Amino acid sequence: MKVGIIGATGWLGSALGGGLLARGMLQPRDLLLLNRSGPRGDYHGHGDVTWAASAGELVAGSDLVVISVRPQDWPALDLRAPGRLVVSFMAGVGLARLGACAGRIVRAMPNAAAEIGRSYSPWIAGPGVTDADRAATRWLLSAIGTEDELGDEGQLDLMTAVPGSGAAYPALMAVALADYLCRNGIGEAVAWRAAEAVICDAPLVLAGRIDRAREMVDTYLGYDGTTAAGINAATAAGFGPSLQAALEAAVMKARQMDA
Ligand SMILES: NC(=O)C1=CN([C@@H]2O[C@H](COP(=O)(O)OP(=O)(O)OC[C@H]3O[C@@H](n4cnc5c(N)ncnc54)[C@H](O)[C@@H]3O)[C@@H](O)[C@H]2O)C=CC1
Ligand SMILES: O=C(O)[C@@H]1CCC=N1
Repeated sequence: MKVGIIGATGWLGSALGGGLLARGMLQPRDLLLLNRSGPRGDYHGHGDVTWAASAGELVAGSDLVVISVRPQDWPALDLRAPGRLVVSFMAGVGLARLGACAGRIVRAMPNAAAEIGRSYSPWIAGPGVTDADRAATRWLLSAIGTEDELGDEGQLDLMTAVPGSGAAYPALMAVALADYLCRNGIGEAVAWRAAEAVICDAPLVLAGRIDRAREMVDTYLGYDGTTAAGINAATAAGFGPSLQAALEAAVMKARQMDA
């Protein structure tokens, strides 16, 4: 299998290329790369990857083409990939528009944790995608984490808003937590350490059992203590609905981008 990545030195493209190489899933020479800034002597510790000079050259040498450019860069790419499996990471560029490249299209929605091999990447197959293509998609996405095939494209917009947002909402929460501590006299370094404890470390107790999150909230409420006071205040202030409004805005944006 020869894999071509367009946008190979961007956030997700680089994570995918790095994951494929680090896991030994591809020989470096079977990885074709295209970016805007040109070939690099070192790509994730390898000098013998193949740099394409154009999208046409990349497609010609690839069995599977990954599109990892920003949605606004898609029209200018003017990709033609007849007969190829094309896996797009782009948010808000639907199967109908992607069909212009004449490939067999899969849309996948990874997230920022791809760079540590922990993305959850739901995906949707377009018309003409074969069982072998589905297996190739699962194989590809295993380089950056886990995946699930979805039933229809509308579900991918929902996933763009939720797992696609990656670390965004936890980062927003970390900023709020650290700001609160700093405003109340805690030094910045300690404030960030405290925020990290809440955002990065404590949630690990839910790893592998996230479906018990509601039970976890109820456990805290059961103490009727400090955290229960906080949860109740957050609920009264619209914590859940404000997060859901954020998700709704992201879904609407994905739909508008594709209109
Ligand atoms: N970063 C994220 O957390 C997520 C990103 N996505 C999607 O993945 C795609 C890539 O996102 P990022 O990696 O974050 O963006 P990025 O901006 O880090 O990388 C995109 C790369 O594509 C390159 N590029 C643009 N036009 C090109 C062209 N014609 N030929 C070759 N290279 C070209 C850019 O120079 C850049 O290095 C986007 O479409 C985004 O919607 C999806 C889910 C999560
Ligand atoms: O914010 C964005 O547009 C990209 C796509 C999904 C997550 N990040």
